[in-house]
Amino acid sequence: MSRVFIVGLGLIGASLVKNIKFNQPNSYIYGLDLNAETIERALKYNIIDESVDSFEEGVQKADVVILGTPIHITIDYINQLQTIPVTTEKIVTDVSSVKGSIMKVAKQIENPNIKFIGGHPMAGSHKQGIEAAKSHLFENAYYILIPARDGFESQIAILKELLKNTKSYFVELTEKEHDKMTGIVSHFPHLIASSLVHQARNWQDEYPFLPQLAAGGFRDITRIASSNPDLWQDILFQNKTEMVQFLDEWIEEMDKVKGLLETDQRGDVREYLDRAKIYRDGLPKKKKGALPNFYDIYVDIFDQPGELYKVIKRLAEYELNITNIQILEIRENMTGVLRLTMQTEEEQLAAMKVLESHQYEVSLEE
Ligand SMILES: NC(=O)c1ccc[n+]([C@@H]2O[C@H](COP(=O)([O-])OP(=O)(O)OC[C@H]3O[C@@H](n4cnc5c(N)ncnc54)[C@H](O)[C@@H]3O)[C@@H](O)[C@H]2O)c1
Ligand SMILES: O=C(O)C(=O)C[C@]1(C(=O)O)C=C[C@@H](O)C=C1
Repeated sequence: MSRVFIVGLGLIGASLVKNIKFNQPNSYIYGLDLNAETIERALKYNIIDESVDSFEEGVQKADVVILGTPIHITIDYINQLQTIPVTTEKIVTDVSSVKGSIMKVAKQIENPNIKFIGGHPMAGSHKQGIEAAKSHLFENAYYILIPARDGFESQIAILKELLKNTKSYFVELTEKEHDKMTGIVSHFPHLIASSLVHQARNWQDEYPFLPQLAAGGFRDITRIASSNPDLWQDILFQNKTEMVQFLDEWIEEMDKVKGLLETDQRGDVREYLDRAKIYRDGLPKKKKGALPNFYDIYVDIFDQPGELYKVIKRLAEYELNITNIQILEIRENMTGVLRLTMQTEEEQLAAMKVLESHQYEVSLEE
């Protein structure tokens, strides 16, 4: 039986243990959270089996400890491990978005019974808390692992086995590689998304209609600005050195682009956009959810009562089985996009044909 202790039952911590409990009935989960309501919910929804009263109690009772707390709190807990008498082997892991500061304290752990393996499931959302937790949140995501010392191969294998039903792809990196890469593709974009929102807010006084025009593009690029500010303040400061470097580079690049516009360098601006498009189009496609998204179709729909029903009815008439439906975006009284996931390529193409014959706009790409 795996005895797991989860500290911090928020979006990430609760999603992980939900996955473990759901897929491994043989596991027993102890939980600790600062928020009493969260613990109540975790017990009520069977996400944990038992709550503990202290960090030390949980560490003593479990074989695997998962730290799902905000980064600065996780650092405090790792420091506490130094003073807890641990006499049997414990695998300790975390989920923090920044790894340099975590691994620095983890490497100071002297007790040979504590095998610390830093972890970061590279998936999440702008939501927070146990209510937003999903057991399939990490499906098809990369899950970074960083052992604090050499020689933890067997413990890494145990951890991967425990987490195998997350269906993530495990990859080992150094903390430096991790913080540089996540800095550029996750943390820095967050700063830019927030700055775009501020810019819109600043212009709104002069143009009160502006928010109505903040439609698809603006919403796409700024979704992450709706994330939990406490979490992101923590991330930006934990990865401060990288953020300052990326900001310097970005300001320099924007200055160059500004120069190109001011001096009417149309060809260069076109090339700038072109090179970005080529790189963006070549990025690996995101696969999410319980099924691969290869068999998705995207249908433009109008915001009218019964519209969803009509689409489903058309497909049901041809016995086409939809395995997943998602409304990607809908603006009041306007069109939106529906993502339908079909089980096979034949069904995907057949569904497209059926809906097009009923004058729907359908595409295979978002
Ligand atoms: N949100 C994401 O997209 C995402 C993705 C991957 C990793 N992470 C990492 O996951 C960690 C948690 O983020 P989240 O999004 O789940 O946040 P969250 O706010 O949803 O959850 C944090 C939980 O920790 C609890 N907590 C706070 N202080 C505590 C303490 N002293 N003792 C015990 N519990 C305490 C809170 O009550 C809350 O339930 C962070 O380290 C973050 O970097 C976040
Ligand atoms: O999807 C989102 O909302 C996220 O911000 C998730 C995201 C990311 O940048 O991809 C953010 C931080 C985490 O450390 C890992 C994943």
